[in-house]
Amino acid sequence: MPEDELEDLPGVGPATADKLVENGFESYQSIAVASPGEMSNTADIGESSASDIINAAREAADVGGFETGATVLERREEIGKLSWQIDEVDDLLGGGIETQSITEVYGEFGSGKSQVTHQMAVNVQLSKENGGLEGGCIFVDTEDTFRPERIDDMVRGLDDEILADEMERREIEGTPSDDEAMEELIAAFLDQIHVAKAFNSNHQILLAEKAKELAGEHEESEWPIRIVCVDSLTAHFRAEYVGRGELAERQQKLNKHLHDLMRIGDLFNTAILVTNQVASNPDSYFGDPTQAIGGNILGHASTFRIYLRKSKGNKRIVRLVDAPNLADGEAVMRVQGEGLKPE
Ligand SMILES: Nc1ncnc2c1ncn2[C@@H]1O[C@H](COP(=O)(O)OP(=O)(O)OP(=O)(O)O)[C@@H](O)[C@H]1O
Repeated sequence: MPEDELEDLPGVGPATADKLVENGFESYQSIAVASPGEMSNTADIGESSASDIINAAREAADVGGFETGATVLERREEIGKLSWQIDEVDDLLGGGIETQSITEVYGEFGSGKSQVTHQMAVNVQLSKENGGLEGGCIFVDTEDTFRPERIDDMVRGLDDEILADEMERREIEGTPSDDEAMEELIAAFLDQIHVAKAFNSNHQILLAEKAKELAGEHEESEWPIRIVCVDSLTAHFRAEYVGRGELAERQQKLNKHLHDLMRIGDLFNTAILVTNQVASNPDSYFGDPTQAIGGNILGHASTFRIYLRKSKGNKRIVRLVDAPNLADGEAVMRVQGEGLKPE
């Protein structure tokens, strides 16, 4: 029981241990990386007690230490790249969406952010030879945007060769032109997408913790979780914390949530894909209408930032913004009935 372990920390009795666990501080590691202000606010513990608890956890957990370049390299060698199945976009991203990273897709309404998350829930399942990661998807749906019908469309929209490969891998008898075999294949794809609706921001934070458990349970299975999509990352936070005075609290919660997501990425070699709106009202204090909501914290946490912009008809401009080791640039794709396609 995590509560019992936490009680070994000086100054932590049963009641405090309960408060810590309830608020997501379940291990020495999660406490060690918290700030006193964050812990004090979220777990209702005095700031100086929080500071003592954090220091004790840091000693006990031996975190904040250094690791050798070789260890970092070893972990980085495991990084997988998830193809969009669009060469121009893959080239822009240096191969695709990376595991062990947060990728943020932002843009105005209708720019195709949800379409990207659906497409990746399909693509992640493909074989590595076909640009996938041979894994499943956790989909945290905050705006009721998940549509199994779109998954159906997108599976049908895959190349025939890929469909034939997938049928073979999943031991489905038949060919892509065979209706029954296609139905079976689509059901198999849907089976590897684990969807949960988040009703508010606290629920969303809780679901990220559940996602970690689920990813742990699947780690050694035939279908490990290779992507966690959060669509939308910011909508609930934006709706619930409206005043300027609440901005700091909102950022703190969002920060914790992003840390939880990043942790899943690191622990299970999973890609984290989050969507974010741009401010639609230039008068609002959210500022520049082409800036993503969430401010600096999100800007720093997401290692890849992609700005989606509507162009003519179903054309969309995919812009890479501030990526480490990659040149900023743009690619073009189309959002079609069968999914995301090259221009
Ligand atoms: N079945 C479909 N066939 C063709 N195009 C579709 C289909 N479904 C969605 N689209 C396209 O996707 C667009 C909506 O994209 P999406 O819902 O991903 O936007 P979003 O960026 O998530 O928007 P919001 O911020 O409002 O959630 C539509 O405008 C349409 O162009």
